[in-house]
Amino acid sequence: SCVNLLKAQNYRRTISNAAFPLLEAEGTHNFCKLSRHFMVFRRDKFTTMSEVMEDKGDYELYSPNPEVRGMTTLDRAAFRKVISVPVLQVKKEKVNIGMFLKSLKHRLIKRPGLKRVLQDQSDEGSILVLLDPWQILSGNSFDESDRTVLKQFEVSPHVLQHDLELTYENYNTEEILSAVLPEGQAVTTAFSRVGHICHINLRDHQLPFKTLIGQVIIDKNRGITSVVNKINIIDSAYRNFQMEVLAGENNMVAKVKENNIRYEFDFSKVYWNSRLSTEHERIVGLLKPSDILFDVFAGVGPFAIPAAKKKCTVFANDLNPESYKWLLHNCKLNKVDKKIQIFNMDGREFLMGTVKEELTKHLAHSSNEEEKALHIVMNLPAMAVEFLDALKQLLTEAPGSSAILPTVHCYSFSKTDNPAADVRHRVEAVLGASLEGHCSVHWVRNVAPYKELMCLSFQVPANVLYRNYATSQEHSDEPLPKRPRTLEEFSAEKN
Ligand SMILES: C[S@@+](CC[C@H](N)C(=O)[O-])C[C@H]1O[C@@H](n2cnc3c(N)ncnc32)[C@H](O)[C@@H]1O
Repeated sequence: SCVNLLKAQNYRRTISNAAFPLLEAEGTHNFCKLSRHFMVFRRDKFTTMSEVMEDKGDYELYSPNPEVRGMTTLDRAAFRKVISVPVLQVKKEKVNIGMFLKSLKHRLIKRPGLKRVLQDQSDEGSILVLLDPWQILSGNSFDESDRTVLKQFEVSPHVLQHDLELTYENYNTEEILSAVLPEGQAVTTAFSRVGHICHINLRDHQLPFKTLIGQVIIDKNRGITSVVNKINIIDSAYRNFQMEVLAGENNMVAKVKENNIRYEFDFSKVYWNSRLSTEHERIVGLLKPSDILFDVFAGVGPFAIPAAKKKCTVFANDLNPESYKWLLHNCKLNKVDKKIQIFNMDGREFLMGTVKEELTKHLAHSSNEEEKALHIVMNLPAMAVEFLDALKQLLTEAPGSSAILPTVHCYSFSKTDNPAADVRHRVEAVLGASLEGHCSVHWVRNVAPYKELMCLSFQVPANVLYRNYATSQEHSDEPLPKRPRTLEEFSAEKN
């Protein structure tokens, strides 16, 4: 976005906050075209970027005191500062203040935690309406429609100046941190929230300020009572982070709601990613009540529990004993413990044990009365593809006449220019079969520069899943079982 572009170019400190909504509104394309002759609407006129940059006093209007730079222990009182702001004097008795503020709201001061109306100390019968100093310099700053409003409410357009005390409460996180951290360096990294926990990835230059950063985030974000820094990228087998509590409580048991389902878990010991909620919803949306779901890398249950809520039969597995513990907890929490069987084993063992048994049961004896689709979800993107060989020749008994072969949803990262083709080719290489025309690839999200998370969905080909499938079809004296139906055929028949 434009804002990131500006940050990257270190312009962040030299342009006013008022400029940012405008930048965002322009869009990247226009911004690139305009960047050299960039115009900012500020203080009742359009100015060029270079003018903004020269006018130091102006952009510092809302900057905290320079003395806070380098502070490592948060001293909230050091942010007190008095600035001069434009005000209108309004007679209390004559004017419906609520209506007046509503009509002039785009001209009013905008600061976190700041009242827009103050008692006029020099006149008991009046109040002062605080105006936006970026827009209003004098009475001449009002445009036609403002003047109509002022006239309608019989308020004089005469603009007075008022000394206003700004405190720590009136700055946002970014303003505080850019005032405190070394000049010209990145201020914050994006932070994610899991229940009451905020987790961030601090860079080296931010580490001396880590406690302060944590405290500011807690102060400025209602509901966050703990801030943790990830100290490694996810590289543990269980995909959880190592983390250090920077500020707030040590309690890492998070309570979250995703797609209307409650989950509780120890965030320091299991995997959870709030950015996957749409993907969880997408997969569960593919299931019909009475379908069977095998969740090979289930975590604390974000596929398994909503699927069980949808009345699917679910077999969910995770190798991490902590995930297993919280999965069980969440099944009870959401009252689906009767619909889910949970396992704590390696994914391969799960595929070759429980999944094999259940597939044998459902595929060999399936009849038209019990048309259940079988889905296998494998969300362990760094490694799931390598587990697929467990499906090769997994079954021996030929499929029943109306059997629908299972559909696998296998997640994988890709760092190539063509992630969809890359993932498909890698899966085909492991299966030793082409999936051309029998699979779909879904782009889930970008996880890092040039690293995409993809989901390949495919129906396991019969000659992959069954031992001697082709041979048994050729040499059997028995009448040939019908070719197992594809999911598309199955859905078409049902409709
Ligand atoms: C990326 S997480 C996905 C969790 C959950 N399905 C979700 O969407 O949030 C992968 C999960 O696989 C588990 N895991 C890692 N290696 C495993 C293995 N060999 N067998 C089974 N589970 C494994 C981890 O503990 C983790 O919970």
